[in-house]
Amino acid sequence: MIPRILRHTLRFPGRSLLSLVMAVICTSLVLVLPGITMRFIDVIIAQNRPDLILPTAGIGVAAILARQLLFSLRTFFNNILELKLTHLIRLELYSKLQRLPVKWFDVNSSGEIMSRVADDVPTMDRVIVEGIDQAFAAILQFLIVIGYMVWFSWRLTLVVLLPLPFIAAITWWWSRHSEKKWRASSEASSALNALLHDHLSGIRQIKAYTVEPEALHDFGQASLQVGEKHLTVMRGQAVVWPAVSFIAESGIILMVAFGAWWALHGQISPGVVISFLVAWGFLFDPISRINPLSQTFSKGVVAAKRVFAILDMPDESHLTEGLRPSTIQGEIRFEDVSFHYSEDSPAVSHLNLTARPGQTIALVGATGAGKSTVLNLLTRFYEPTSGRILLDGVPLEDLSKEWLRDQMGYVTQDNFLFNASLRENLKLAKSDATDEQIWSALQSANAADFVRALPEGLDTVAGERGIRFSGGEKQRLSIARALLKNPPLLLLDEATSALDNQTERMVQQALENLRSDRTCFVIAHRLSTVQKAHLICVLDQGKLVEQGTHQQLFAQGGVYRKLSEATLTTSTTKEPIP
Ligand SMILES: Nc1ncnc2c1ncn2[C@@H]1O[C@H](COP(=O)(O)OP(=O)(O)OP(=O)(O)O)[C@@H](O)[C@H]1O
Repeated sequence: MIPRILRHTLRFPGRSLLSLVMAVICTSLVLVLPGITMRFIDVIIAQNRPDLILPTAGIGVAAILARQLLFSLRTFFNNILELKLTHLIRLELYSKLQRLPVKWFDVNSSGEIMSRVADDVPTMDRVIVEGIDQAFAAILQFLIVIGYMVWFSWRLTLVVLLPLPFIAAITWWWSRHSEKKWRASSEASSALNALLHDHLSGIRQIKAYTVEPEALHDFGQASLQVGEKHLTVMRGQAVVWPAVSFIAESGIILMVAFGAWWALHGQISPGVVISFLVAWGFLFDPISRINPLSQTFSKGVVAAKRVFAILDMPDESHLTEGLRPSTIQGEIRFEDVSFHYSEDSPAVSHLNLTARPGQTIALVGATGAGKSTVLNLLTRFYEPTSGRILLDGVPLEDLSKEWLRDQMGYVTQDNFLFNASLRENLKLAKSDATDEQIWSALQSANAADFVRALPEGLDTVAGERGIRFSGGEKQRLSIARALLKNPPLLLLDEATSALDNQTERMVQQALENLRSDRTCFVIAHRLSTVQKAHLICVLDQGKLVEQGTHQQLFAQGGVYRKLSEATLTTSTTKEPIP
């Protein structure tokens, strides 16, 4: 995993190399301090050379200054490298999310995905920056100092290195052991994010059902879980790192004891012992960094696995590749189409139906009958389990999904608006639309009057999920958006919410404007829509049980008649059933 993370640095070879070179120079300068200490003791003091004090001290100060200046530059460059990498990987991840099939989002919560994009990417990138800046520098510093020590006394170096195998064994064991704990901690954080996202989206439901105490309790439990999982890691750290420091620091006593013994016997100079004491700090400085570095690496590996798990997902198939016919008539045929969301009973079963160009097909049926699923199959958000759907005689699977969706206007039941201005929301359908075209679409959707009355007009921000607008207003804005796109195929999920008579009439008029001259599939809840449809398809548990015109089906006295008497008559239009 670490090599895969580090490979990302190859995207910025110049910057990564610069970072590496600065780390090498900066690290090499650590030898100046033990070097001049030895010179002070063995040359200046031992040979009584006061003339050398000033130049030696000057060299020392200059080297320390250069090291700190380089360190500051390194920090600056590394932060830029980290920002660039985080930005690039976030973009990749976001672009991947756009290419994943809708069914992937059925099983992955928004809060969890948000935590991967917002938290896991920077956590993973810390491995890259700290990997170069600190881990590499630490290894280099360790080797340079060991080289220096061996040069002056290999025997004393062996004594210094005595605690190392123990430290390496403990560190290796802990880094393996802690990965599982970090993963559990990260998953608990994601679960907390997912819950928070869910609660914020449903804040009105929480207030309406006065379940604030229960929601707070659930949130508290999730938050406790985060704390507990984090604590299991911290508990381990609290034992492991003091143990490592104890072993490492005991080494100093050992080194000074052996150094003093050999100096007394004239085998090494006192300057060498003192210089080893100074160098020891630089040798064990990398070891003291093992703790934060191993935390960064363990967390980074866990985060990287979660990020790569998304990046490695296969793209939605046929998104861009496939046929892109230049003209479209609008005939849609379902040939023995079945679809299962899971192993359970099919959501759509052996559906056969034909919509001729320009026809309006009304889908009616009890809740859960499979109406939205039919639209989801048309948009290819899901693929039929068996059978096929044809557009102008061409199977949908031969067409590019991007092209197909471009031919469609989809007015969903929730009439989703983004938290952006009305102009931006409408321009989703046609990015180059002029204000004149936008107003004309609003006019046809019977939305122009209320938008004109807003103090900020088209610049009014819709609020999260379009909260700033009423159900009827959002519906008309969604219709205006579809009108602006002017697509040859229209999928319309009529909202069931009861609108007042006047709004209902306005929405109906807008819908009629939208439906004219294009093939249209409507999930119909209004009597007026059903009556004007060319064909009504009645679905029951995924099966097409009746089809015909309103008069035919009503006269038949079957499921449709029962349904229309039970549901469609409750429409606020109060139209009589013939
Ligand atoms: N994403 C999904 N994952 C699993 N099952 C689903 C999913 N969406 C719908 N279903 C199931 O498929 C069946 C048909 O659902 P569908 O949404 O098509 O019904 P519908 O007729 O549009 O209902 P409604 O009028 O209530 O919107 C239902 O049993 C539903 O629970």
